[in-house]
Formats: sequence, structure tokens, C-alpha cells
Amino acid sequence: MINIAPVITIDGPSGSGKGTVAGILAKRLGWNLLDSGALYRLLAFAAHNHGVDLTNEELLKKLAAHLDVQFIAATEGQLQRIILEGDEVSDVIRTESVGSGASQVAALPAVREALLQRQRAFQEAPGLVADGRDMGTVVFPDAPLKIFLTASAEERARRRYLQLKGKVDGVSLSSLLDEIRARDERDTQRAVAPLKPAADAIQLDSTELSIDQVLQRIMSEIAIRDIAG
Ligand SMILES: Nc1ncnc2c1ncn2[C@@H]1O[C@H](COP(=O)(O)OP(=O)(O)OP(=O)(O)O)[C@@H](O)[C@H]1O
Ligand SMILES: Nc1ccn([C@H]2C[C@H](O)[C@@H](COP(=O)(O)O)O2)c(=O)n1
Repeated sequence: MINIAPVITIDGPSGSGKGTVAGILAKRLGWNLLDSGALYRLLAFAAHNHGVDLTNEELLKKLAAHLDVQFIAATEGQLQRIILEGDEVSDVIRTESVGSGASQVAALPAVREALLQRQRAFQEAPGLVADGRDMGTVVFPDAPLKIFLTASAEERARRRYLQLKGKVDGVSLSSLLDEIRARDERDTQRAVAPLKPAADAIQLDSTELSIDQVLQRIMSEIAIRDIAG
């Protein structure tokens, strides 16, 4: 059966604002939300907990296929919650070290294959906003609206610094910039599903745009396509 729930994909590098914009958009439209990066982060986190090496593709594939995870949708005044093997992990998976582990496991073809159907299962009525690296190129190639959101590495590191300052000890702008550049390199250069714009994606550089301005641009693309009813 053909799945007719429309999908809006938002891909781009770390810190470009995908997650923020996708969350607001999903809420505004009343659509489902897929934070695909969270799945790779959960896998890296679970691998660490179970003592699985981040290069062991065979074991990671099995772990990915059986990942016991629940996404509890955001409600008024409550952000989305993520439960892994019974424990709330919404915050602990957001560190740059888990992000780096996620980027390593995400380069393994068997891992990506094991997570593919799990991601596609989020495509349910009335619609889906999906953010990640390969949403428009691999996971939802038929999406009627694809956004590729970027910003300079310096601006992305600055945003991350403001986000983590006061919450995480010892955070520095220069180390965040190094980590962001290393992750960009790994995510764009890997052989499978590298980070790149889909041929039919709209490219938005948010370096000089506020979150509201980015949302306005996307809302006007939605209106042009008449995809949200
Ligand atoms: N246009 C913007 N202007 C200023 N700050 C922004 C903008 N977009 C996002 N931010 C802020 O930048 C930080 C990173 O944003 P966000 O987590 O949405 O990025 P991301 O692309 O989803 O990153 P990742 O892929 O690592 O999860 C957040 O604190 C967010 O509020
Ligand atoms: N569709 C996706 C989503 C994420 N990844 C990998 C690469 C990222 O560096 C890492 C963490 O993602 P984030 O939570 O920062 O968006 O996960 C991917 O390969 N494909």
C-alpha cells in the first residue's frame, strides 16, 4: 500500500538548527516528528553501556535491530522524552561525545540498514517532519519538501557554546569548533548515505537568519506546495 502521509525533510550539519526548526514545525502543523540523529546517538550510548566496540559492525547491527526505545511525543509545556531500556536518556545522549560516537556508528552500512525501517515507520498521518543527514536522499526520497539547512562552522560552534555554557563543565568554543569540523568531515565523507543535499532540496543558509526567519522561509515553501492541508 502506498503511504500518502506527506513528509518534510530537514537535513544538514550539526548545529545548523535542524532539530529546533523540525520540532517547532511539527508542533505547528500537528505532525509527527522524527529526530533520526537520536537513533544513532541511542545506539552509540547503548553500545557504550553494553561494552560493544564502536567498530564492531556485526554486534552493532544486532543492537540496532533490537534497540528498546520509546519516543514520548512533546506535549504543551513538556519536551519530547526518549526512553532507552526503561531509563530516560533525553539529556544524556545530547553530549558532543555521544554525538561523535553516533557519527562513528552511522558510517557503518549494516547499522544504517538496520535502522532504515524503524525510521520509515514514523511516516504516519497526518504527516511527518524528519530531520537528519540522509532524510531527503535515502530515507524519504519522495518527500514533497526537502530542506538542506546549513550555517558556517563558526556560527554553529557559537550556537552550541551558548547552548552548553553553564550546563556542561569545561566547554570551550575552540574545542566545540574542532569537534564540529571533525563530525562534518566524517558525516560528509563516509561511503554510505553521506551528508549532502538531495538534488531537489531547497538550500537555506541560516548563518545570518534567526530561528523565526528560517521557519518563515519553510512555511512559505509549504504554502507554495500546498502540502499541509
Ligand atoms: N537560526 C538560529 N539562530 C540562532 N540560534 C539558533 C538558530 N538555529 C538554531 N539555533 C540554536 O543552535 C543550537 C543548535 O540547534 P539544533 O540543536 O537545533 O541544531 P541541529 O542541527 O539539530 O544539531 P545536531 O545535528 O547536532 O542535533 C540550539 O541552541 C538552537 O537554539
Ligand atoms: N539521518 C542521520 C542522522 C544522524 N546521523 C549521524 C551523524 C551525526 O553526526 C550523528 C548525530 O546526529 P545529530 O543528533 O547530531 O543530528 O548521527 C546520520 O548519519 N544520519
